[in-house]
Amino acid sequence: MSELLLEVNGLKKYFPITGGLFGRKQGEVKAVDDVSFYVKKGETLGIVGESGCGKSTTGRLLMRLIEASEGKIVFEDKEITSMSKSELRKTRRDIQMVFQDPYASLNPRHSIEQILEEPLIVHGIGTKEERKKQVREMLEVVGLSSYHAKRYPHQFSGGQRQRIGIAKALMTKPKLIIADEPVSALDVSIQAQVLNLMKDIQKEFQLTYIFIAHDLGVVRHISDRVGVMYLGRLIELADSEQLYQNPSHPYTKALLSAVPVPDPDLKKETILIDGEIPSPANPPSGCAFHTRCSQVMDICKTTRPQEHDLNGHFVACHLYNK
Ligand SMILES: Nc1ncnc2c1ncn2[C@@H]1O[C@H](COP(=O)(O)OP(=O)(O)OP(=O)(O)O)[C@@H](O)[C@H]1O
Repeated sequence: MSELLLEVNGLKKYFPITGGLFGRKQGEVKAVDDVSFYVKKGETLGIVGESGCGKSTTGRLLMRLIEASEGKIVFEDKEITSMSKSELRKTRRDIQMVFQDPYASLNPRHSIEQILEEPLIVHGIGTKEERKKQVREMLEVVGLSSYHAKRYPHQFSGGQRQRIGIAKALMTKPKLIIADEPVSALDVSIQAQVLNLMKDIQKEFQLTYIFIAHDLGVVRHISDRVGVMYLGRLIELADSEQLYQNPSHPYTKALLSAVPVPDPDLKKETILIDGEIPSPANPPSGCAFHTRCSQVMDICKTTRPQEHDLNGHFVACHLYNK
């Protein structure tokens, strides 16, 4: 976990504000303002912050979907910011993005098979036979069976569509995945399933993640280190537990204090979901939401495990009752 995969130095993106009769430039939005950080191979770096603080712009800059105003992005010793288009195309095989709304990357007129095959065609990977085989295998990896291959995006639930979005990102066997709010649009129980899937495939495919989200509980669950953005600046970056337990920046403190904590007078019960009983000896590592038990409570009351394809993970661990 010590080798560097990505280094970002002095990254800036200023968008012009135009207006008036002739659309003249009237000012600029400092969407990303002098941001520097690094990402080590195999780790998950979370990026959090309120809406409009520059998280998504940072993600898009790293992929060079938009051009930086200033700064340097180096991926595996290659400078992305100064690459030619053909070099960039090659590098994009190693860096993929997962979006909040999978529709952003799933063509509604294409079958799942066509959608998953497309990145392989773009990068000239495999014969037709090999590509079809890879598509079927990848559907299994993300917990969908290969008979889904002939169906279309609208025929899937939100959670299934996000699994397809993840499968598409994985097709080229990337090294880095930039996940921009990948679970924000999903129900809490489905969020846990998708997060667990992302954790499982991280080991299997030796992936490095940049995980962008506004939900602090979700980011804590998945990240090794977390960076906090505010008004385009990265104001604090630390190991996940250190940041959550001992934040140093006043803004981070304020952000964390806004996260609801369970009422200490509530009586705690352990609940069993899908065969595993959490205990101090068997801590709830598979539970994405034990930091937000008040929300989990509703799911626990209504979720019957056999109705969900949980792949051996439980979605929640404690039920609180007065
Ligand atoms: N194409 C653009 N033109 C002008 N301003 C933009 C553009 N894209 C983003 N911005 C502005 O840059 C700032 C940062 O936007 P960004 O989408 O990165 O924020 P964010 O933290 O991802 O927010 P959210 O969580 O709501 O997605 C915002 O003020 C936004 O209005």
